[in-house]
Amino acid sequence: MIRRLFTALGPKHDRALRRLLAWFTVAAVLQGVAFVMLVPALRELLGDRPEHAWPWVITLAVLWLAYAAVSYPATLAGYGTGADMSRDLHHRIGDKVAQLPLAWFTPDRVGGLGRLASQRVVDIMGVPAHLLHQLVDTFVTPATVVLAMFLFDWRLALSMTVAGVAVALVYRVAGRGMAAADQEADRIHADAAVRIVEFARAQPVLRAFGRTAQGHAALDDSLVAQHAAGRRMLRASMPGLVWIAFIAQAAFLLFLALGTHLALGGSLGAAEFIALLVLSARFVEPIMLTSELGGAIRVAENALTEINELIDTPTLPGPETSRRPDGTDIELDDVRFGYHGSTVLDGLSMRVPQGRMTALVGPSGAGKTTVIRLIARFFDPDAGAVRVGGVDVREMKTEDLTSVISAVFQDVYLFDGTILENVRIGRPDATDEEVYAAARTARVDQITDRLPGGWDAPVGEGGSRLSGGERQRISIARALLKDTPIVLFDEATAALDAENEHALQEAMAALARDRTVLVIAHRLHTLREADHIVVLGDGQVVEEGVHDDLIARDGQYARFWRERRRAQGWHLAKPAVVR
Ligand SMILES: Nc1ncnc2c1ncn2[C@@H]1O[C@H](COP(=O)(O)OP(=O)(O)OP(=O)(O)O)[C@@H](O)[C@H]1O
Repeated sequence: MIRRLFTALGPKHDRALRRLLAWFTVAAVLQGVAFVMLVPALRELLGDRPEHAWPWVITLAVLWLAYAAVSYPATLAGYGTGADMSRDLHHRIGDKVAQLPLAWFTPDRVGGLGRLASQRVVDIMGVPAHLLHQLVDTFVTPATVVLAMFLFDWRLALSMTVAGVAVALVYRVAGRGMAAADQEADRIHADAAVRIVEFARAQPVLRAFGRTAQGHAALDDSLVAQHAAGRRMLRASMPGLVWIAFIAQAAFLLFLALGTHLALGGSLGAAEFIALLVLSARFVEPIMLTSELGGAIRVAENALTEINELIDTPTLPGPETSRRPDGTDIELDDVRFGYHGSTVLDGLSMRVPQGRMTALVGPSGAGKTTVIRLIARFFDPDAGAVRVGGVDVREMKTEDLTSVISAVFQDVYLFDGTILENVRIGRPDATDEEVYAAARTARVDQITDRLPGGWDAPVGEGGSRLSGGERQRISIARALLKDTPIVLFDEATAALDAENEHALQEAMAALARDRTVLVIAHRLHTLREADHIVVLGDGQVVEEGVHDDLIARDGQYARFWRERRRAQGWHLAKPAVVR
């Protein structure tokens, strides 16, 4: 356990942990020796000349004082090391999260990450703060007692050694089963936590479909699994706990019987007998604690395993030195890609010319969003290449790629801050004037005019106080502020009110000016404005060209256009009917 802790935390905490271990060992030895001093002290006290006990009593007092003097600063140092480790682990988790490929972030893993950064870090922090001290006490104090016992009575010392070995064996065998059950229970608890959050989030949908009474099958299943795992955990741990307690009590009885036998036989004095009983109690007590300690150790070990797994998760490979793109045109060359083995893009080749607006259209599920994700290198293709300015994105460092690309997605995430702070994320070192200018161009001023608090109005968690169109305008403002030569844009599919529709169009036009833009287009206006249109279907390009040519060809794009027009025409015709 201690070795694994050293490896997991890296060489940085090596010295602090070793120092702690040394302090706790010294304290435990002092404690063990102090207990053993009871033997001569009691022997003298109950002997013919009780005043001869004084030197032993004084030695005992000095040992206890020394124990306190070592133990107190060591305990404080333990807390300090725990706090340092927790800070370090948080940094390491944070750094890793920033490098993980976006494919890693499934809802389950994101749920687990919260627990990892909170509960699991606290579990590990407990190792230097409490566990190490207890662990050393549990093993070193009884070992000192046993060794010292050999000085007084080898028979009792031997019986203690046998009891110690028996407990260690039971602990080892029982521990394996418990560790497996613990890990399974942990996984199931984490799943239940994710399901509960999902259940809370899904309330609007569940209520809309009148499913509140029956609840949510996935949550029910995971709660049943949690209950079953709890029972399995109990079944796996009970025999071990009972055996350890049994052996510890049996050992005490054995010492008592052996001591009585020796005392009655005359080979053990009354004073030694009393002292040895005290020592036996001191020997048994930590053994009883081993079972409790075992649980805490396994929790910490599981926590270490989980954190190590996260830290060892492979990130997308990056080059030692980044190649500089020549220009900003984008090319997908015979790209194959699938999620979990199901093919989405099947040999897709397409170009997004520099300084132009290219619109991507196609049926739902055709892989349009996937194309954008591949260009932004959320994932790497299974085969083929994605190039920006002639350079494979895998040959560019992440920061170099993101410095030339901005992405505006439909599901824009806003941080729980003010509107101004959310726009500033586009370029944190921008001046206030630059932030306001970008925000005004994206017509964010219309939103701030309406909201109490203006620019300092809070957007709520995830941007919950703003509409979808408003959130996307803030995202466009971020992209304008970032001012990259390439913009990837997933246009909102949701029907927008007139104000949002108009403002978004203006914002997009500003963003598209002089930039290389790839837009997943849903609006007729965007399609008309596009310099080039690529139609996706069955994981490949089925048609491409300019709007008029594609309409004249009367293929898939022309059908798509007619359907869109019908849908929007209905929308536009409505006021005319009223009139
Ligand atoms: N993270 C994911 N894990 C598994 N499958 C996914 C994931 N993202 C997308 N898919 C699947 O890949 C296919 C292509 O999805 P994609 O979102 O790229 O399509 P799209 O053309 O953008 O669709 P839409 O217009 O409906 O947004 C779909 O079948 C989708 O279910």
